[in-house]
Amino acid sequence: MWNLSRFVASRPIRSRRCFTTMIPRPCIIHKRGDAILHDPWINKETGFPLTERNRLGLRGLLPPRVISFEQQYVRFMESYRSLEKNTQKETDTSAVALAKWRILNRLHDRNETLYYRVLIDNIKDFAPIIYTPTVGLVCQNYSGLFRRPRGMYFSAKDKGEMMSMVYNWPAERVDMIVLTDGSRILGLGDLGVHGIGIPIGKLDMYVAAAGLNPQRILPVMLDVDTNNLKLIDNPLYLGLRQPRLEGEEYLSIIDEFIEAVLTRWPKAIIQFEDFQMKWAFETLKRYRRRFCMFNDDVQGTAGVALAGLLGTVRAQGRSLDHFPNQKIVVVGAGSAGLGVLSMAVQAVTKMTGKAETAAQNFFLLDKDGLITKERKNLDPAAVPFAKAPGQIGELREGDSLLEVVRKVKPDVLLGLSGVGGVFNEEVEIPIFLYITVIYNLLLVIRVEFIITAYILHCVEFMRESGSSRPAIFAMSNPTMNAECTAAEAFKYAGENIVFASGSPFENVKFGKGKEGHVNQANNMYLFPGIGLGALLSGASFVTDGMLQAAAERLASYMTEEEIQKGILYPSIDCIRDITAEVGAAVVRAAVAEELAGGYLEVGPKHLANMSEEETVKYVRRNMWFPNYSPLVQHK
Ligand SMILES: NC(=O)c1ccc[n+]([C@@H]2O[C@H](COP(=O)([O-])OP(=O)(O)OC[C@H]3O[C@@H](n4cnc5c(N)ncnc54)[C@H](O)[C@@H]3O)[C@@H](O)[C@H]2O)c1
Repeated sequence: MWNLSRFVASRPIRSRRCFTTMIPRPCIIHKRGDAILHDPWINKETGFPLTERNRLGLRGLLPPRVISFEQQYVRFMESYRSLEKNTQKETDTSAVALAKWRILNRLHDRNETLYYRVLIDNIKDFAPIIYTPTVGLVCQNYSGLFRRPRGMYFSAKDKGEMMSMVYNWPAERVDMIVLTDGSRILGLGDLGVHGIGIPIGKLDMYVAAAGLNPQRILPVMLDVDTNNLKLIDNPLYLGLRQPRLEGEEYLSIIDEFIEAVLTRWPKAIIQFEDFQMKWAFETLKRYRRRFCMFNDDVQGTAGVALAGLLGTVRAQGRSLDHFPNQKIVVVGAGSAGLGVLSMAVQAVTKMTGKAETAAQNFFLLDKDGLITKERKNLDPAAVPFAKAPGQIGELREGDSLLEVVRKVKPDVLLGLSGVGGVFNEEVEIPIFLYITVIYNLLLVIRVEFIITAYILHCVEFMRESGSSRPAIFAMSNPTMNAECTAAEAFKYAGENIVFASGSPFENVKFGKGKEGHVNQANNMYLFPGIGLGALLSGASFVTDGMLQAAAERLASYMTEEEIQKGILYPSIDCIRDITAEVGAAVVRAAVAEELAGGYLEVGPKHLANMSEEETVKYVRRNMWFPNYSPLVQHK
C-alpha cells in the first residue's frame, strides 16, 4: 500500500538550474571541407575557430571573422524576436505559428547544436512551436513544408528489406526511437506519412527535457498506407496512396521493423506514438514483455493525468487517501481515456488494497454516451470501466454528458475525446413561473402559468459538484480540439475551479488582479523521464511500477503553496529538473523490480547501491548539453 505521508513529505528541494558545466568532448568526424558545412550535426557555421578551419579544410569557405557561439545565439534570438514583433498584429495565427516553426526548422537544418541550445534555454516559448499545438498544423501542411528529410521511413513496400535498411541510418548508436504509423495524429485523425512531425517533435522534447544526445535519437514513420481520402487524392501527398493495411499483414510489418532496429541497436528504447486505439493496445500487449517499449498515449498520458488527479485532491484541501472517493467522469474511451482510467484504478487499488471496488467512482463516456455493461459490441478494453446496472442509480446506458454530469456531480470532469468544445453543450432548462394576482387581501382570484427557458452551459453543472473545488481537465490536442477553453471553464464553472488543458492557454484574468491558473496537462512532463529512466537503468521492460513511480514523482514535485493556488504541474521552464527527478524515480523502480541491467560502465549492483540523491545526480550527469565540440578528423 502507499505510504502517503512519505509521498508528500519526501519532496527534495527542487533546483531550476540548467546543467551546463561539462567540457565538450572532441567529436571524431570522417568529413572534410564543404561536406562539414552541410552536416548540421557538426556544422558551427561562422563559429569554427581558425585552427579548426585550417585543420578541416574550411579556410576560405567561410567569411573570415569568427563569431562565437554566444554571438550566434544572440543573433538568432534577435531575428526570432523581430519576427514575433512584426507579426504581433497579424490575425492569421496559424500563419504566424508556421512562420515561427519555419525559422526554427531552418536553424535545425543548418546547425543542430545552436538549435538545441536555443530550444533548451527558451523551452517555454518554443515548446508550443516544435510540439503541440503547432506540430499539428505542421503535420496538416506537411507536403508544402517538406524540405529535408528527418528520421527514417519504412513502408509496406519495404517488406523483407528492413534488416538492411536500418544500416542506412548514419549513427552507430541509437538510444531512443519514437515510432508512429500516422493513424491518429493528436486529435486530427489519420494523417498518414505526414504524421512524421509527431516523432520529430517528441524527440526534440527528449533532447530538450531529458538531455538525450540528438545524434542517438531516431524518429520513424511506418507508412502502412492511409484511409484519409483527401490525402489519397492529393497529388503532393508524400506517402503510399492505398487503404491501410490491416490484421496480420499490418502486424508483420511492425514485427519486421522491430526485429531490424533491435538487431542493429539492441538497447534502444521504443516509444509508440499516435497509433489508433486498436493498434495502440494490441502492440502494447504484444511487445511490452518482449523489449523495452511503452505507448505514450496510453501510459504517458495516464501518468500525467494521475499526477493531476492527485494534485486536485490536495487542492481540495483533502488528504490523498480521499482519492478513491473522488467521482471522476472521463469523456473519451480511446487509448488515452482508457489508459488514464487503468492507471487511476491501479492507484486506487494500491491505496485501498481492494481491486474489485476500485473503478466504482469512475464514469466513462464515448461518442455514444455513458458506457454500461448493456452496451452492444462493448470494446474489451472498456469492460472494466463499464457500469453494471446496479451501480448507476438513475443513470442509463448512453446517457449524455449533460445528464451524467448533472446526476453524478463529479469532483473531476476529464476530457480525452479529441472533440473541440464537447464540454460546451448548452441546455435549455424550463422554468415554471406562477404568477398569482391577489385582489382584496387574501382572495386569490387568478393564477397564471408561464413557461420560459433558461440556458445552462454544460460545465456550469460542475458548480453542483460534490467538491468545494471541482476540476476540469480538457486534455485533447491540439488547441482547437480542447473540450472547452480555459476562459469558458472559469466563466461557467466558477473562479475557484482547478483547470488543466492538453495544449497551452493563457491564464484567465478575473479583474482586481485575480487570475485563474491554467495548467498544461501534457505528457511532455513524463515521457522524457520515462524514456531516460528506462535507458539509464538498462531496464528490460517498462513496467506499471516504473510508470506509477514516474507519476507519483511528478505529483510530489509540487509544493503545498503551488497546489493551493491550483497549480498542479510545474513550469515548463524547469522541465530538465523535473525530468531528472522523474528519470531517477524510474531508475529506482527498475532496480526495485530487479529489472535494471545497468548502463555503460554503471552495472546493476552499482545502481542498486545508489541512494535516491545519488540516483538523481547520476541521471543529471548523463544529460547531454549543447556546446560546440572540438572536431577531430579521423585518419
Ligand atoms: N494531453 C495529453 O498529454 C494527451 C495525450 C494523449 C492524447 N491526447 C489527446 O486525447 C485525444 C484522444 O486521444 P485518443 O488516442 O484516446 O483518441 P481515440 O480516437 O483513440 O479516442 C477518442 C475517444 O473519444 C470518443 N468521442 C468522440 N467524440 C465524442 C463525443 N462527442 N463525446 C464523448 N466522447 C467522444 C470516441 O468514441 C473515442 O472513444 C486526442 O485529442 C489527443 O490529442 C492528449
